[in-house]
Amino acid sequence: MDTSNAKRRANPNVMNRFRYSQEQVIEKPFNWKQMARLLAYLKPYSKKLLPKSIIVVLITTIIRLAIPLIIGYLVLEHAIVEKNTSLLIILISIVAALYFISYIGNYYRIRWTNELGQNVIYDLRKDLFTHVQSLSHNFFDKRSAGSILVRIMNDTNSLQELFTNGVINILMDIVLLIGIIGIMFSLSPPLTLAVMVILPIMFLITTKLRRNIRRSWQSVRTVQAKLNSHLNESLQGIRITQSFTQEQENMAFFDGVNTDTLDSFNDAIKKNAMFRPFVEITNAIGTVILIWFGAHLLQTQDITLGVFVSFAFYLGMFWEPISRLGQIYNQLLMAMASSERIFEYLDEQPLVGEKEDALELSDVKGHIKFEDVVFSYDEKRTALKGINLEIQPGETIALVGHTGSGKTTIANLISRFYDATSGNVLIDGYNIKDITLKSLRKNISIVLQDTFIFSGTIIENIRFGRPDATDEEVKAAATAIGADTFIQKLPNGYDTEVEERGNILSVGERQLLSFARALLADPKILILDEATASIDTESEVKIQTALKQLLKGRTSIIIAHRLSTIRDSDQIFVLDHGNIIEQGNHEQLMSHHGEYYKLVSAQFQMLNAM
Ligand SMILES: Nc1ncnc2c1ncn2[C@@H]1O[C@H](COP(=O)(O)OP(=O)(O)OP(=O)(O)O)[C@@H](O)[C@H]1O
Repeated sequence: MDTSNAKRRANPNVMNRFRYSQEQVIEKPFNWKQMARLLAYLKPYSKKLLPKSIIVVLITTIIRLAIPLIIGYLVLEHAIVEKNTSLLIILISIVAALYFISYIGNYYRIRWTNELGQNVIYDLRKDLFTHVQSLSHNFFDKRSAGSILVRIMNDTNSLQELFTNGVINILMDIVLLIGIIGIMFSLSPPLTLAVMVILPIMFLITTKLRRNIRRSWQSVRTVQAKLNSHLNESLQGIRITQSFTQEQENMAFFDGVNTDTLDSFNDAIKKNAMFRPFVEITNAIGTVILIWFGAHLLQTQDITLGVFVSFAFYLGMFWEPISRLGQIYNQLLMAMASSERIFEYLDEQPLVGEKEDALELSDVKGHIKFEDVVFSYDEKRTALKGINLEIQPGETIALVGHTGSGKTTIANLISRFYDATSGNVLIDGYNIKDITLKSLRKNISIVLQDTFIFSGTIIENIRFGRPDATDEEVKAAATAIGADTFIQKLPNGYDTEVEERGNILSVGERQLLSFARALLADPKILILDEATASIDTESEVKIQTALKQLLKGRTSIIIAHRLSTIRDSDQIFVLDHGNIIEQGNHEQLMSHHGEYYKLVSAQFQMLNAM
């Protein structure tokens, strides 16, 4: 597709719709406290994997340091100059043995350090997911699924390199560097000083170059995160995009971000490519100094040929740790940004907490009471303005009222997805803040309007209500609800795979599944957000029958839209802007000729008009 054309045709008003919050923190200064917290993830491995890796790194590094000395000094100076064949054979055997040990050591170094890195990332990702899962609804209200996903995956991945190679390489490179400088100095201090003249220049230039390279890679990540967010949103909203024929705009935006990704990638590659030749040039300058000054020292007999050869070996090795340490420093700075974002999530406390001495709710009767409950999601608006209501065990109540009047909010507070700003919510006389969240929620089932179907089979989806239920129990629940008939007709019956969201099922079928799920869970309290979608009469009858089965013997709170449900309820609460304005059963409220009467009349008129 031609990008320029796509861009030209795209409507700028629509293009402005695509706004993705800048999630990427570009650069963070080095922070010891944060680093210590990050390194604490190595602790579980401090007894076995970490010391094993360190030992093997030290062994291979020491061998690397020893070989040039043996070759240059002992072989050349002694064995060859003194024509000592047996010493030569011994030295060759030693070098061969050392190379062999080094080869084995390197194999284990790579294996163990990678194992260490992967384990740390596994732990970090697990911690992060477990913690995010424990957070309250308000956390998810403020963030998109895409941005949470990016933190759990991308940010932990960007720490992977640090833990896999970085931490261990720092040790190796420092030992290597100190070793090389120490040996070079002991071999010839003047020659060491001479070749090191270029070190400060190299350091200055590489630092600047590296900073540039780092920034380029960071902008690659930023555009990639934007691309991910857009892709995620596009796929989730594909049906709406197609129905409003917005593919063109979507494509143009995608193309724009895709082009940005390509450009920033090319830019980073270009800068990266400059780095290696630069290191090679400095290396070459060092070698020129070595040859020129070394030859001079050889002539004046200040050094021997053996020293000269060993020196050449060490100089070749010298740039490697320097260049790698710079790279690790970059990794550290990037890790700072990622770990800050990870710790920000880990430090987030669930707004709905549990008391240390919280009670286990057992043998629930299902008595619910709201005492002067006030609640706001944010400072600006109050969703509930002093709600008082009481539901007796086994009663079915309906919450009715215009959209946004606070019906779902009442349901949210019963399950303690949020805590009341003031006032109390009591279950069986206990303030729900004094009960463990697990025992509270185990006794409550929620059937939402928009039923969530997980990817997996039908049977697994129903079993979600009670994971230890047998196949027979699952099927019995589905049969009782009347879902069995349609399930049997599916290609593989109960074992039919449904993809995430259950797109292959109709709205009514999805609802029957969620009823079966709730029936299997067998809660004492049931909260039902009735679907408003118009369902044909036959399905409506099926759902009503299923509903009767589901409500039997439980306290039920129904956010009701269907007249039939409302009429059969023991009590009806009419809400308006966060207040209960009417309360009673159907007959009482109808004779009252108030808001409820108007609502029902309007629904009748609508049904008649259809
Ligand atoms: N997560 C949230 N964050 C901030 N405000 C919210 C949130 N959820 C709901 N609200 C606001 O709280 C008020 C009550 O919403 P609630 O969902 O309880 O209404 P409702 O009666 O269930 O409406 P509907 O029948 O449309 O589902 C509304 O003004 C809504 O905008």
